[in-house]
Amino acid sequence: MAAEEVAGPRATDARRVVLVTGANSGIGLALCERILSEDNQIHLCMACRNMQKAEAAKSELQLSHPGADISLLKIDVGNINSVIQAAQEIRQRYQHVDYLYLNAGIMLNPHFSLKAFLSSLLSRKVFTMFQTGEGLLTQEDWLTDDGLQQVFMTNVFGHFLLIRNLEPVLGQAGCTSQVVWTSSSNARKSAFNLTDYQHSQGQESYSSSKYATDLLNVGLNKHYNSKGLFSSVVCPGLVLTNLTYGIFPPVLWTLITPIMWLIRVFMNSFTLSPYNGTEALVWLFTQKPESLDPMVKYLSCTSGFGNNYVTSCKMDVDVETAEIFYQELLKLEGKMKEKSDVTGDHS
Ligand SMILES: NC(=O)C1=CN([C@@H]2O[C@H](COP(=O)(O)OP(=O)(O)OC[C@H]3O[C@@H](n4cnc5c(N)ncnc54)[C@H](OP(=O)(O)O)[C@@H]3O)[C@@H](O)[C@H]2O)C=CC1
Ligand SMILES: CC(C)CCC[C@@H](C)[C@H]1CC[C@H]2C3=C(CC[C@]12C)[C@@]1(C)CCC(=O)[C@@H](C)[C@@H]1CC3
Repeated sequence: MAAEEVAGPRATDARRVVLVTGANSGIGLALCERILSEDNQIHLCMACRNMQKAEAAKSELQLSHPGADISLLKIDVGNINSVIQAAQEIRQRYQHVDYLYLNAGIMLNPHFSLKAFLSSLLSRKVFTMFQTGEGLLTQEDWLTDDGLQQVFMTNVFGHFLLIRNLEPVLGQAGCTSQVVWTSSSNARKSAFNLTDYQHSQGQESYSSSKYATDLLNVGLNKHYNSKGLFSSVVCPGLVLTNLTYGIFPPVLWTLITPIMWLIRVFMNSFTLSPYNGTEALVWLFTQKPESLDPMVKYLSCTSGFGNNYVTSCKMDVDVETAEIFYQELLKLEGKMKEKSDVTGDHS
């Protein structure tokens, strides 16, 4: 491993540590860029699964922020062993992680329903449809090597395991840590089922995983606030990234961009650029975590004139369901640990 990769703030170092998963592209990369502009004294750790892409992203950031203190970390949040190894590496590198942006996420092979789009267009649901994408998309999903649903593992459980394995460096006495999840307004209660929380049965694994994220946020705050760890969820709005290029090819998005600018006059959720989409994530960086409301989602918004701002909306989650789900995740964690102990898989 390169020397610069192991170098990180030590006990005597006052620099705040900011770790971003999925930092090499889209919203994650724009977030890194904006946080460095906000505070060039931080230590930024870009946690990515592909080190070639990570190196390229780091070089890009160092061009715009010469002298920025950036390190790379290899993590595949879709793989249990990779998460455990990455957490171990983080615990060795840092005494304390101040901000943990859980941003890596996937939507597998989305299918767009033109029929549902046209019928919503002519109904009263049109605003909700543009804001949440409700009813327009179905996706595929498959199993990981660990035998879990890929979307659930990547968007939810891998990050949950990361938090659990980072406990010693998160939220110490007099020194809080903030966890920020990139969730979505596409999170929908009706897509989520406590008895099938991995969403192995349906075709809306993305909606389900983002609803699971919102529930988990509530559970984490309940269990960790007293230890100085605070969790928040954000929706960046509709942003054109590799994720949305899986719905339509880039050329088609480019062709409909003027229409989307027009829609933005009525819909503040069409943030469109990764820079705009990170507004709420960057805003959270400047907030006292104790002042945040665990029951709301913070939304990045862009006006018709292109001005960015942050709003919030109450989430459709209840504390009891959040607690049951939290306990289910703890059980699953125990089960996966037991399995790796039995198979002796400690790689
Ligand atoms: N774009 C949008 O409109 C919206 C996006 N979001 C959320 O924003 C987040 C970022 O997505 P976005 O920037 O749009 O899309 P991108 O595809 O551009 O970014 C996703 C990032 O996550 C990384 N990633 C994916 N799977 C893994 C994995 N198993 N381990 C580690 N990293 C992984 C990707 O790495 P790699 O490059 O190697 O694939 C990439 O860096 C996601 O959580 C998404 O759900 C929420 C609302 C709207
Ligand atoms: C604007 C065009 C004329 C038509 C575009 C129709 C749809 C492809 C989009 C309308 C609302 C969009 C949307 C998303 C994807 C693309 C749409 C369905 C998301 C589901 C993407 C991922 C997210 O996390 C959500 C926040 C988006 C919500 C809106």
